[in-house]
Amino acid sequence: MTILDKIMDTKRQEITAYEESYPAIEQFPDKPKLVDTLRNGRGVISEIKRASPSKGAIRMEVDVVEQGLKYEGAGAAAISVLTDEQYFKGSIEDLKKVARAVSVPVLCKDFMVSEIQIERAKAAGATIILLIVAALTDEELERLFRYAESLDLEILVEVHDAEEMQKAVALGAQLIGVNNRNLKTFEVSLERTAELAGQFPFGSGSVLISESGMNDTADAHRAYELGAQGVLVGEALMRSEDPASWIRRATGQEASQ
Ligand SMILES: O=P(O)(O)OC[C@@H](O)[C@@H](O)c1c[nH]c2ccccc12
Repeated sequence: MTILDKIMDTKRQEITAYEESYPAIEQFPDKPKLVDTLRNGRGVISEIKRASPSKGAIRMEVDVVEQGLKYEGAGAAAISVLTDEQYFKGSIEDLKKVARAVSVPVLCKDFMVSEIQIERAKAAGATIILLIVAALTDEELERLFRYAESLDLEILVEVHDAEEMQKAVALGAQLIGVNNRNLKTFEVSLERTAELAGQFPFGSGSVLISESGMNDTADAHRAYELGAQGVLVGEALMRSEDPASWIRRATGQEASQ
């Protein structure tokens, strides 16, 4: 036996011990791609949102697993979980609990500025992350986008105006979300979606999502008519006594009164 053989034998033993002590990467239930779900029809990305800076407390004491299962049972296209602690009173634990319980795509709703957050989202079971164009430099946006792609995550790119829409399209984003809420004034209007749908490359395979300010299912229907294949709904579902019915009425599985 040469010295190299000896060293390699020892190394294999060391590595076996190391592998045993290494924390296992948690396996979560398999989830489809949101872009595929939305290409096949209108969907509701249903959000778990305890509080927000514009509204304060919404439902601080929510049981996130129970809420997530209600969303999934009603046919939600995906579940969005706020993980920002300071302003939205969410947590990565909330996300993990939901990702363990459901088999629909899970969006880590947070303000991403670093690769570490993206890794953390993935390790907690997220299958989608959010990148907000208005919050990032072009270089950061491109870098974080490519990084998330390399981890096989889907990326929802959030835009507020035509220039941001162009950046999202240029990146090759498959999921583009128009936020109807102006982040500076908090003013909400579906007009944002109406305006920016005109800049969206329908037919390219990417899907348009209308985010925020859906007070009732009629707003969701309006967004779909404007060309959105998905709507992202938080507060209305969190305040609803029957969020499952809300989702079914929005997607036409149940008649609206
Ligand atoms: O509660 P609403 O108005 O239905 O909005 C949901 C969602 O669109 C909103 O929470 C949101 C959209 N983009 C964000 C970025 C960060 C935090 C939150 C958001």
